[in-house]
Amino acid sequence: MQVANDVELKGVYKQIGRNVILNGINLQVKQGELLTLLGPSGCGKTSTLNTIAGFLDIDKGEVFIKGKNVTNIPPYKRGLGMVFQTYSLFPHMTVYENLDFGLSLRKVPKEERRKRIEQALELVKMSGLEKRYPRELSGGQRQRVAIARALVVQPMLLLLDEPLSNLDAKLRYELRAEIKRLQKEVGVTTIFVTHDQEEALSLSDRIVVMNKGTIEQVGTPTEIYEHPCTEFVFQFIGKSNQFEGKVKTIDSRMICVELEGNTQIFIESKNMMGSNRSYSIGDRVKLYIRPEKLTIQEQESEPEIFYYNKYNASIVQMNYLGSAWEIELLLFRKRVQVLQPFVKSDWKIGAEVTVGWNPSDMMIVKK
Ligand SMILES: Nc1ncnc2c1ncn2[C@@H]1O[C@H](COP(=O)(O)OP(=O)(O)OP(=O)(O)O)[C@@H](O)[C@H]1O
Repeated sequence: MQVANDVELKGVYKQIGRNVILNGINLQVKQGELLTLLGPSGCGKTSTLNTIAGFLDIDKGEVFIKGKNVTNIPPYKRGLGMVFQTYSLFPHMTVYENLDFGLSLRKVPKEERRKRIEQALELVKMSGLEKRYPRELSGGQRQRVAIARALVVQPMLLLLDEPLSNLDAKLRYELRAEIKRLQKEVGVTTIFVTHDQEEALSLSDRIVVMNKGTIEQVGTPTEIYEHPCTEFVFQFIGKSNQFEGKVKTIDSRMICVELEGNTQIFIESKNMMGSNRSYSIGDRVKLYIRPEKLTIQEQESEPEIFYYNKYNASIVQMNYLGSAWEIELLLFRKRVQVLQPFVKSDWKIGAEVTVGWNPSDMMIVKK
């Protein structure tokens, strides 16, 4: 069954002065999904959200909400709930009055309003605090109320612009899990802006990675992390080690790349990134691999795990991170990061080890 799109952006273009801030954005948001817009500062996340909300006047393109062209419809007629980074509650109103505001504007009958406010506060675990003023609430509590206020009007879409960025790490983590839970409970199509990759990976049904006013990739968190389409996505979404070399052989399954010093590395051919994917022998390429995809073994000591890529290296640094060890190796005369869940007693700085990885875990892009 095909899921309907709740939002569709077609060829959205916006220029302010000489700065092109949205450069041909095409995007579909499915009914009921939680979609995040992820990317570095200034890439156009907020501008995309504001285009959907109707706060940004676009130069070209169209915006559809629930199949209706809303490009020229003002924000207050688009049926949206919004939560911003800074607490946007009315300071002179109590929690109850903050939630009641939008309902009374919509002329919802009084009894119905009371019921909906109670339900919304229960949903965000704020029951009992109706009479408090925003100044009497913690940052996390204020954002809960802001979310309840956005939801109480039963919006067609919920738009959240970095709602957790002013909170401390622990609170961010807690509220993130709650947003995920309540979004599924309510089922409202949600668009969430963040520049935090971990937040995007843990929250989203799908992630849109943006760069310089364009969309680099749209995919599920695992697609984005495991199969990035471009070098930008690979580097933005996690840690990476990089090597450079020349294509030595190539077939439909495997590419062999030769590094300086005649070292050969194998990469699966399907792991090509970037727009130019026609490779020839002699092409200069960059190779990428994430630290957790590398495995350290002691030299000649334990039963072999079969890897196509297996090399001698030496340990130059060991950092304990609590949940894992970050080990730096000297490999092909470069410092390379490896993330291991444990260390063996004879892994010490200066120790010689073997490091291996699977060709399916390495990505390749043309230089
Ligand atoms: N009113 C404006 N006038 C001029 N330039 C603007 C205006 N609004 C946004 N921009 C520019 O448009 C680009 C995109 O801004 P936008 O706020 O959409 O980015 P963002 O990805 O949300 O960034 P951040 O994570 O820092 O909020 C930036 O280069 C920004 O400087």
